[in-house]
Amino acid sequence: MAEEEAPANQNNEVDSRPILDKMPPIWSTSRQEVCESLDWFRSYHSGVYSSNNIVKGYLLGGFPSIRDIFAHDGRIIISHGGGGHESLHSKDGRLVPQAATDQLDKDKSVRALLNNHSQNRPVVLLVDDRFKLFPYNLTAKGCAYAVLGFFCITNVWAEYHPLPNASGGAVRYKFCFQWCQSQGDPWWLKSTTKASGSSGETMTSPPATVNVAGAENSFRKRNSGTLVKCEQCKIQTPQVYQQGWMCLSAKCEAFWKMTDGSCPPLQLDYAPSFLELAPPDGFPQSLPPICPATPQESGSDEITTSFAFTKGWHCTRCGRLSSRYVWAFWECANCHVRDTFMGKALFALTVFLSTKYRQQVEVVTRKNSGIIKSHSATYDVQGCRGEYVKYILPYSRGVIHLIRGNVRANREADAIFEQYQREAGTAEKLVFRRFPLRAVSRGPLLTNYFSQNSGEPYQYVGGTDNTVPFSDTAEAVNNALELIRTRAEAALNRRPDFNEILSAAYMEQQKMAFHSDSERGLGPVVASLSLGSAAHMHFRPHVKLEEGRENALSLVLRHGDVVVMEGAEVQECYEHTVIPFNFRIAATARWIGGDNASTFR
Ligand SMILES: O=C(O)CCC(=O)C(=O)O
Repeated sequence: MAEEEAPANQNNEVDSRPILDKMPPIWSTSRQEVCESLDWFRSYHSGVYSSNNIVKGYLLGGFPSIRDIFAHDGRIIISHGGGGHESLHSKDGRLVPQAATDQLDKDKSVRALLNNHSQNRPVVLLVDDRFKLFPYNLTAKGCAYAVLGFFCITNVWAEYHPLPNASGGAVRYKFCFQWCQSQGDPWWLKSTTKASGSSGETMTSPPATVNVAGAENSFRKRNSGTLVKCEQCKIQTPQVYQQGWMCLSAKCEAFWKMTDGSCPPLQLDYAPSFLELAPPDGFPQSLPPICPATPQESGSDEITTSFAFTKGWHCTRCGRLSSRYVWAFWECANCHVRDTFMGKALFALTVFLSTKYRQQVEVVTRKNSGIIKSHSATYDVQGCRGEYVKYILPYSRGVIHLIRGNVRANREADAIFEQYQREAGTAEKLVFRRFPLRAVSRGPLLTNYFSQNSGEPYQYVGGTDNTVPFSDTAEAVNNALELIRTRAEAALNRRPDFNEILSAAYMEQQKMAFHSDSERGLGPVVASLSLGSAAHMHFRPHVKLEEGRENALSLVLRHGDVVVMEGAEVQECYEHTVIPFNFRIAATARWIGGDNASTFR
């Protein structure tokens, strides 16, 4: 089955399958590595990844459903997928169980799979280490996911599956995938040395969508076995099972009934003629590349912070897919081969002009949020005047100060932005990396952005692994800290104490998700400097307040702005997220005391 409904294997069963004698040509240890590196599969939750109504990738995981098979050494794989499974859904921050429902031919994944079938478009199949039908133990090789290769869907049909839901069962679509032989033999077969992969040629592109109104007629493909016309609906469907023919058209009254009107037995065997391999001439003879191209190959204007540069890469030496987890280069997380591509430092003005921030509403407070905006006031730092505004939170929960930069006051910010880029590029003192944010069931999940911490360890991102003492801190970071102190002092009328500063770097489309700075021992003032592209910063009430999950306050942070969150309750009562419009660097300073404070600064 497609991975979506895979129950976690929590019984730590011993995997007695044989161990592969070589690494898969494309593999990874986490879903994030797959989704960030492989254009054919970018879905974190569903087992079916489609784009423009065409399935690109299909992930086989967990325990097979009844009658799912891996036949002809995996040249034929029958699987059911496409949603409608019993699952847990997130609603208002809570997980709510949802019962299994019928799959319909208009459901997003089923419709896209039907489209691939009718257009004969190849799908990349992947397996995870829990997929019981794959004959090898992937875990022993350190693989959680492996790419099998290109397959075409040679048959699609609907069945009725008994399920423990209110109606006792549900309609499920089955898909018969056949290996595209133009790739050579499957890589997991011991007798061959040929790797699965691309022919390097580009496939001529059929139209992206077709009318799937006639999806019920999807049985007309090759390898249909014996076709039988239903007396009731007049639709021809193949005899899939040896025990006899039954109508496989889900909308027919005779659906899933044998010709004598009885229900088929639970135990069914595939008819041998149905499982015969379809002749190779019916398959695409040239296939598109399966391995991701590096951004260098796709050309560049030296802007190395664009979305293409956030992608992971495929190590041609060991086959591992790795997320881009270091700012300054790509590195294979397995064999540590590196690929470096230096870009040029961007000027703050260039980044600023490349974003459409002017069209954004500057600040929005939700009507019933209880937040009061004070009149703006001016600050004066070393002869440079700027403006600041206070947002006073209800029930004395604290104050959010927005200290605006401006062209004159920003000279230092401009220089710090360029200095950050230079120092991050050399990766000597300033090594921006993406750190595991929290443990998830399928390998580590790295933060969406790059960071380095200085001073006290910051447990939320990387702890001591991500922390350098102030004595080793890059110039850009020291200068950012000084600028934050000076601006915050101007707005607060006192000089705040900071012993920790987290520098975060965002490439295009990267962001920091909703969180609160709930570090143990956190001091009451958290202040951050924005550099480069503008960003949205949204605040929403914490789920425990039961004030709804809508944003209470939305700010547009621009280059040179400093935001100060003042008061411990700001973090207890609100979560915040930062969504940059493009390449941006931020430095956030805090005081971390109590148990978390260490002696090194
Ligand atoms: O301004 C930023 O980019 C994010 C700051 C932030 O939310 C944090 O470091 O916790």
